[in-house]
Amino acid sequence: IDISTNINGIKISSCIMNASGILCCTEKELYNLMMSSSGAVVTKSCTIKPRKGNLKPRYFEWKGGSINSMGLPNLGIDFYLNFLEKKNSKKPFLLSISGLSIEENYLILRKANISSNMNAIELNLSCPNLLEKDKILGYDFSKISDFLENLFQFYKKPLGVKLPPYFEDFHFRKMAFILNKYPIYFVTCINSLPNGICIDINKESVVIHPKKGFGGIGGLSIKPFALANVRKFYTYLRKDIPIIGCGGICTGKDVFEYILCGASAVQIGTQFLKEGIPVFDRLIKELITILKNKNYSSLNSFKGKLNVF
Ligand SMILES: O=C(O)c1[nH]c(=O)[nH]c(=O)c1Cl
Repeated sequence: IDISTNINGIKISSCIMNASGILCCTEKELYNLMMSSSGAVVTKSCTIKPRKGNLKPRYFEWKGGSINSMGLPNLGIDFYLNFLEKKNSKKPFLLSISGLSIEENYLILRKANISSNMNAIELNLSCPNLLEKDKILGYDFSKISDFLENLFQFYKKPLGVKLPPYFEDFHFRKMAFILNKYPIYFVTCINSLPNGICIDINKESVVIHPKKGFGGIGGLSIKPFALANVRKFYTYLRKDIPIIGCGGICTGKDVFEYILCGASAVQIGTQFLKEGIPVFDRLIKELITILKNKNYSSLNSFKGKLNVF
C-alpha cells in the first residue's frame, strides 16, 4: 500500500505531515519532526525578526478542538534559513512565512530566495491573530492579487499558499481565479477559523487573554468547513495545483475523507499538539488499514472521487 504523494515534484514518503505552527518553532521541535514519521516538516510561520507573540494564556483545548491567539511567536527567518542550511535530512521542508505587511513578506522572500535547502515556501495568507493588523490578507482579494503579481516577478522558487476558510462560492471562484494566474506550487486549506471565542462558565470569562478572548478555532469542529474548502478548490483550481488539506484530522478516516475530496496530502495541527509525535504513526496505520479494506493500492485510486447523488 503506497501512501506517498508528489507535490509538484516534491516526493513526500507519507501524505501526512504537521501543520505550520504546531510543535515546529524551535530547533528541538524541528529536529523531532525531521526524525518522525511526518512525511514533511512544516515550520512555524516566521517574520523578519524573532517575535515573543501575544501574552498568555493564548492557547486553550477542549474536546471540540482548540482556540489560539499565539500572535506569531517565532525565531525569525534567519534562524529557520540557518536550520535548513545545516540540516542533513532528505525529508522535505516547507518553510512557512507570514510577514506582518506585504513589504515584510518581500524582505523575507528575498532572504529565502538565496536559500537552497528548503523544498518550498508555504506563504501564510491567513493568520487571524495579529493585533498589529485588522485584516486577514486572504480576505482582501485585490491586495492579494497585487501582492502575487509583484511577488512572482522576482520569486522563482517553489511557493505554495496557506489559505483561510472561505464560505461563499463566489469567494472560492474569485480566489481560484487569482491563484490560477500564477505558478502556485500547492494550496493548503485551511488555516484556523478566525475569531471564535471559548468560555469558562466557572469564571464566567473567556479562556485566552489576547484580543478579549477572540482567537482562531482548530480541531474536529472545523473539519466540515475544511473539507468543503478542499473540495471547492479541487473543483476550481488548475489541475496541476495540488491541495494540502488541514483542519480537524483526528483519525485515518479523516485523512481518507480529505483525499476523497481531492487533497494530495494532509497536515495535522490540534491533534498533533494533543497527541505528540506518535500521532503520525497512528494515522499512517489507520489510513493503511482503510485502504487495505477497500482494496486501494495508492491515494490515486480514490483521490478526488467523492460521490455526489
Ligand atoms: O497566532 C498565530 O501565531 C497563528 N495562529 C493560527 O491559528 N494561524 C496562524 O496562521 C498563526 Cl500565524
